[in-house]
Amino acid sequence: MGLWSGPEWLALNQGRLLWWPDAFRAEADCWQATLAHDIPWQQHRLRMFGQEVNEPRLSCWMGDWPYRYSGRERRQVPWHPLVQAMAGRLESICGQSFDGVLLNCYRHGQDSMGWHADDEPELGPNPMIASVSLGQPRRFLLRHEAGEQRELLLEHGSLLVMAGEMQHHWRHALPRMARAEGVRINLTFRRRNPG
Ligand SMILES: O=C(O)CCC(=O)C(=O)O
Ligand SMILES: [Fe+2]
Repeated sequence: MGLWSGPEWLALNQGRLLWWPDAFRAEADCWQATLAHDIPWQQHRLRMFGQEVNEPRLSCWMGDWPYRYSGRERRQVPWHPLVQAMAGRLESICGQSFDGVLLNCYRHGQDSMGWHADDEPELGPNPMIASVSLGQPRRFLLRHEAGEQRELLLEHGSLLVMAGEMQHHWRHALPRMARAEGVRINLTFRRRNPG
């Protein structure tokens, strides 16, 4: 990476990504410490092969509306002032407001998120999803339905925005990473029924 590491739009086949590795470098330590301490992290259960198992991460849904995914409804917790301020920063970068955020805490390299698209109907046809990463750098994988793959390393203080038709044609995942020892916090900001 050169001296300049500002925001960069990456054109994908049927989607676009805003990739800004340094977006919140200056704030990242403080944000991570505050969120690790203040967020009411919850262990949710997941149905897999007919059995209930713990999700391999902790999470919290925050914002203005209850979120339904994987057949369950999650009641929102009220906005934390820091997360609300982050939403305001993202609005000025992305040109769109956000009214909900899924926070995930990956406690170590064995925590992960499987392949999925953020394609719930409440998010509208072409949702913009703004993802802020704090703490342990982790690999983020993208896979197009025709087989093309991309990989990014989501570092401390980075911003990744998924936009355009991406959620129809691409899936994404955060795989386990054996050598990752630290905690990672990720926030994906969303908006219900964008106009
Ligand atoms: O942890 C990440 O970077 C991905 C999170 C994600 O895909 C989601 O919350 O839908
Ligand atoms: Fe996602």
